[in-house]
Amino acid sequence: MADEFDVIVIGAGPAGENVADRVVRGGLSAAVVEAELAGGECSYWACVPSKALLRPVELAAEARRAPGLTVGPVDTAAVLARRDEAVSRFDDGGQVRWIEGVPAEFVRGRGRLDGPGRVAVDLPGGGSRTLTARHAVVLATGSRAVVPPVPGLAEARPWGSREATAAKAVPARLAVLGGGVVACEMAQALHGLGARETTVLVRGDRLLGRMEPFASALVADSFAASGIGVRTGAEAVRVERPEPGGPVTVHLASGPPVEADELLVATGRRAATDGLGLETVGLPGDRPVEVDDSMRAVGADGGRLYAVGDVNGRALLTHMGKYQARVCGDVIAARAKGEPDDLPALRDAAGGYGAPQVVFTDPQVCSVGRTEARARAEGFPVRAVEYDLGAVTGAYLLGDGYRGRAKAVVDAERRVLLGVTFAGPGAAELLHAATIAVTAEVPLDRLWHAVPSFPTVSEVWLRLLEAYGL
Ligand SMILES: Cc1cc2nc3c(=O)[nH]c(=O)nc-3n(C[C@H](O)[C@H](O)[C@H](O)COP(=O)(O)OP(=O)(O)OC[C@H]3O[C@@H](n4cnc5c(N)ncnc54)[C@H](O)[C@@H]3O)c2cc1C
Ligand SMILES: NC(=O)c1ccc[n+]([C@@H]2O[C@H](COP(=O)([O-])OP(=O)(O)OC[C@H]3O[C@@H](n4cnc5c(N)ncnc54)[C@H](O)[C@@H]3O)[C@@H](O)[C@H]2O)c1
Repeated sequence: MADEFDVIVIGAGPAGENVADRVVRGGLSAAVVEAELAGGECSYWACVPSKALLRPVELAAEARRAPGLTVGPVDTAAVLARRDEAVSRFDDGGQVRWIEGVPAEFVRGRGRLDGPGRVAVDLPGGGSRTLTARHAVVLATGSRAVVPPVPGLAEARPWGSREATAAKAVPARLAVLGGGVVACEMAQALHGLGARETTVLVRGDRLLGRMEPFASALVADSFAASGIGVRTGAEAVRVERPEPGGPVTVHLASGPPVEADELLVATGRRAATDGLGLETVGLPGDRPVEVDDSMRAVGADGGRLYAVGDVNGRALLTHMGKYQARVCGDVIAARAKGEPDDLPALRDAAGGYGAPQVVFTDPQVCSVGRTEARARAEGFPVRAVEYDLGAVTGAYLLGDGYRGRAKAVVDAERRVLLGVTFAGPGAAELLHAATIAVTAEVPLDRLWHAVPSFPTVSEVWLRLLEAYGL
């Protein structure tokens, strides 16, 4: 088996797979090294299972808002079975075949850098193999959940996102540590699937602290209405679990402790750089791999190291990792062939605008670009307008008591959008129009002529522009 390739990719998550695809399209050969399952975190323990669990819960909430429909309880066993199908029962045969069809060589094993252009792979059955890259090594190793150093927490063996998304049964009493995206999505999914007492422990003063405050408030209202408890300013100081797998108690800096049957820790992620041999190319191993806009690692010996996806810390989102992968694969191919490597498509421009993101709670929270606070902090001449989504006819028709809100953050001098946030049931599909408007910097006076159809929720675009004064 040849051990020399044009490009070696470590990690076969969504980012790594797409790098291999692009470099091969560009005429190069590639090997992809994967320690666990081809498809990565996203396919088995993150995006795919979490959305499979959330969808019936969301749909039931939507159906309950539609007059004339009677909705029974969600069949948890059926939802868990569908989730198992969605993750291919942890069989990555389909993904491996996809990689081999690229065609790229799939190498099962744990890869680590062994100096510039060299990757040592520890093979599953023992032994190792050393691969060499003629043009580039790409790190696409993703991220790992962080467990904060709260006394007793690690010993209590709490759930992380992997255990929550792969749950075989739903705990009756669930405590969730963290108030970010994983905490909100999984609290709502597991509550909707049968956790009768769900408490989210938020260290800060609101859920989804990086989103516009009105979005946090709408999610908090929805949680309250469905019986999910939220405690803000909740700093965990000690965790006790006398019996493995038994009840767990979270003691807080103030207020009564919370007892639950399971504790989910969702307090963020860190780049998966452990044991990756970054020191062999002159880079620190204790932080995300810093890259330039062509995804090339800054300061790596030899200048042939790249990093895409969660491991570079730019945007911990599958679609952004895949975008970076397209940039990276194409730039590597261009450099290998001595072609111009500075064309617009060969740089990450999207990240600079502020990545689009959908939080799949009910209501969904969708944002792109900058929040008002961030735009002001960055010194833009900001004017922001908001509109009640529930007052749009298209939203009203979706069901009784539809609640939502939209906000546009405008650069008042250039009259272009700096950011847009929608919070409302079913708002996810509104986001791409906003992404186009923000990324293309469409002037408001031009947007005025993009007429939304009646009666769709998109009519909120017209209302936002009117609120701005058009
Ligand atoms: C619960 C949850 C839900 C999420 N939902 C969404 C969502 O709805 N939408 C969204 O956009 N994002 C979502 N995310 C984020 C998304 O999962 C990540 O941004 C995405 O998986 C990153 O892709 P990646 O390819 O960089 O890394 P990963 O998907 O983590 O893949 C990295 C791969 O590298 C392998 N690897 C690591 N080290 C080595 C090594 N030394 N040798 C060989 N292989 C190695 C790993 O086994 C893994 O297969 C979610 C995250 C979580 C935790
Ligand atoms: N739908 C989606 O797009 C989606 C879904 C899930 C995850 N993700 C991605 O995965 C990444 C990880 O998600 P996450 O929710 O784990 O991280 P996050 O950064 O979104 O949220 C972490 C939360 O934990 C809190 N926290 C941090 N340290 C703490 C501590 N010691 N004690 C108590 N609370 C603490 C933070 O204040 C924050 O509320 C995110 O960056 C997100 O982009 C995306």
